Amino acid sequence: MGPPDAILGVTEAFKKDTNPKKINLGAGAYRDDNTQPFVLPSVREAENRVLSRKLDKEYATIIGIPEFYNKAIELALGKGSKRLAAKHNVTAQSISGTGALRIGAAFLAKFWQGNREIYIPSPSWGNHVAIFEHAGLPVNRYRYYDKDTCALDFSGLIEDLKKIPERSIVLLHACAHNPTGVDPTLEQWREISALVKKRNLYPFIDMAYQGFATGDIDRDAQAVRTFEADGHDFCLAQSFAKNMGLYGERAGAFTVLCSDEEEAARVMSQVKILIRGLYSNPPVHGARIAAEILNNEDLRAQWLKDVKLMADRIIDVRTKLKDNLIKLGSSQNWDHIVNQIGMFCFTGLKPEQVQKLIKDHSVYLTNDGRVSMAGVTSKNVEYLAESIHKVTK
Ligand SMILES: Cc1ncc(COP(=O)(O)O)c(CNOCC(=O)O)c1O
Repeated sequence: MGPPDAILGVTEAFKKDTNPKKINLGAGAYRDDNTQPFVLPSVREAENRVLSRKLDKEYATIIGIPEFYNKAIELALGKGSKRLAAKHNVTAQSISGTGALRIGAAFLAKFWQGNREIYIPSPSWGNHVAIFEHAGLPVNRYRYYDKDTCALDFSGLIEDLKKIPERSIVLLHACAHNPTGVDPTLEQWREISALVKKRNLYPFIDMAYQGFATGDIDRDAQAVRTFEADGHDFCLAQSFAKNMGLYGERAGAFTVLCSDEEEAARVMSQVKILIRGLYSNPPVHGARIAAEILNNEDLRAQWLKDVKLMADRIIDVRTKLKDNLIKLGSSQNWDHIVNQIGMFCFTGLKPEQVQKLIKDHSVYLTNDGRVSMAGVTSKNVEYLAESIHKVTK
């Protein structure tokens, strides 16, 4: 019998709890202030327009729906991208962000001529290891998080990037790092980019939260655009699960940014062969909804409002949680709750404190102390603060 998934297992345990005050801070899916899933108004409207066209259900191409994947990569790199204009990108629709990472893992496992290891941050999204190891790419780590400050271990990160073998693959979270919520500043991204270049490392950028971190689509893409501006070739995984709330529709995109159009043609031919052997072609409905939004100014404008509303609610409950802990007289430093960004807060709670929160207070979170801030609302934030205070004082 295999172990339950560390993240999804939390929700299973939460569902069994009968305490009316229970709080689910496990799964990384947005919830509104009534802890309900949120279908963005722009998504509802886009879906209505798609359905009104009574489209057929034929297969998409191996690389998906062009109106979707062409707009997805433009969202990431920006309309003014020189590399896009030069057609250096190989972009395919993927089965959400996980699927994009998996195509990239298969591609690099088969064709990467450099050091055949991928270095991911410590900690990283729980599923990264399985995705790359299933593809036959050994996974190693670089330092990322300083548990004493609950912030970036920038010197450790730089030291490790200086040490790992040249031409290794390096996985970078573009924004809203999962599980820590800790992102490099733009200045630090510039230093990372320069060092990656100097050490001949190959970036694989995972952008699962564009717009969801700060509420600003362009600001959240600054790391990706810095790497493009610095002339890197790289792989990019995009997810529209969070920023469009298309979780179960599985809309994402995978890109290889190549050195020229000729290389892009060869890479595209191999990406198609890999996708064909993995799942043939992607689901159409979610991509049609996302394409409707990305290709129509009115829906795009509504979407930018919707994604900012989600980001702002998360930022608001971060402030409320910290303020309540201070009001309770907590002697701990809780600045990281508001300094971290995106869906998650890495609280610094120890496993024994997490277990007490679950058992004594029916507050559910992963054992590493990661809190999905989307589970925090204006109604449960006081109870949550009291519970955290009780297990940390
Ligand atoms: C960094 C990162 N990359 C990629 C993905 C892939 O997401 P998807 O395949 O749904 O697009 C995710 C989704 N995380 O899921 C929520 C959680 O950790 O509880 C992610 O966080």
